[in-house]
Amino acid sequence: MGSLQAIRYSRGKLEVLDQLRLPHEHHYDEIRTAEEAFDCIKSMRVRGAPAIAIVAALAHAVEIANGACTATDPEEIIAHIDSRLDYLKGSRPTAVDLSNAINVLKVAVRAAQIEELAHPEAREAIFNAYLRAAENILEKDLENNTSIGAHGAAWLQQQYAAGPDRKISVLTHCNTGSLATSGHGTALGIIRTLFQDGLLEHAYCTETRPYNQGSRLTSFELVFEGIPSTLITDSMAAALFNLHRERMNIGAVIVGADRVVRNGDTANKIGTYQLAVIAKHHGVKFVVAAPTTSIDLETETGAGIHIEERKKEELTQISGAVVNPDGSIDLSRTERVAIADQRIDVWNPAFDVTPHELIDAIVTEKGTVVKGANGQFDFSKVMPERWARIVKQ
Ligand SMILES: CSC[C@H]1O[C@H](OP(=O)(O)O)[C@H](O)[C@@H]1O
Repeated sequence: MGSLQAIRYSRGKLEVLDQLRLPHEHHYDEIRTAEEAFDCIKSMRVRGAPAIAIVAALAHAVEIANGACTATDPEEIIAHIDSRLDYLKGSRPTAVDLSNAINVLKVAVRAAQIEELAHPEAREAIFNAYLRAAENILEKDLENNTSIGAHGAAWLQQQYAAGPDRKISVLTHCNTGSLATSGHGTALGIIRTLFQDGLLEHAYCTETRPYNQGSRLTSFELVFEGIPSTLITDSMAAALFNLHRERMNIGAVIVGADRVVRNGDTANKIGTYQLAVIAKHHGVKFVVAAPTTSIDLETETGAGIHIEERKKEELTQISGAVVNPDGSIDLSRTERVAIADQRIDVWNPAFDVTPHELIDAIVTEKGTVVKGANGQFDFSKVMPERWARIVKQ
């Protein structure tokens, strides 16, 4: 098996690794339309804030490359693109990368329209502008993640004066690796870089109930990469931190983000907030890894974040591969089983919001942002243009 790749793309063809079948099966679905992308995202066959945005952008790129838009008038073409993108935006509401990507794509096609308006080639120019912008989102994401890995590892190294004789152990939650992005990952990207630089003692990952992105995906990536690692249930984190000063040497909790708002409040996988609370209690640094595409400066505080609620069966049922009596796993047989009374009422928010007070650093591709003397995060250095626009308003 080569490197883990959630998304395979060449112009006109998009394939997405079905993450619901992992770690048992490595199967790619071809995505030909926005409807197929919507279903793939909604059912979480692809998930992770950056990966969702990339799949949505490229799904419409595939439609365009394969001639699905028959409109000829530039206004109609733009309206068609807008409506396909607006439809895709509804697939998962909390992660901001998707709406940020959609804004970028809309701006790109409008710029082409203005330039080419009176030109006979306007139609092609708009399509090409869309394709270039969508493909750029894919390429940029990998670059961003590599930079996040480098900035995050450097910040932690500095905090702990880490070196080959003084390595750091970390805990992560959910899946933020190659499977959640175009490659390398965000929080898991920092862990990967620490490991590559010889600075990682051990990585702990939580199971991440109810959807088990930690046990199904992160543990798979950690094992795949040969990173020294241990899986715990979400409920074991406090006990692990309790042991950390004496034996575990946990330097940091590193998580990803689905949306970081202007004051630094961060929406991430349910369970993140409780990790931040217990990290603070135990003096463990709490680090958020987020590309600037996951930062939403328009929303002032976490109170403005819409939290996606998901179906009750994610708690009351579970699927997995069948374990044979001899302990081997039958990869050809996956089963869904009930693990609770099916009549029980369920509350299933997919995300929670960690208040900025509990966050020590937000690592972006442009650098690491820490709070100033006023206790506030200031994103002006990493997002100067967007910050200036907001401040002016
Ligand atoms: C770098 S991906 C961020 C992110 O994606 C996760 O959510 P989901 O599996 O529901 O798509 C999670 O909250 C992560 O931290």
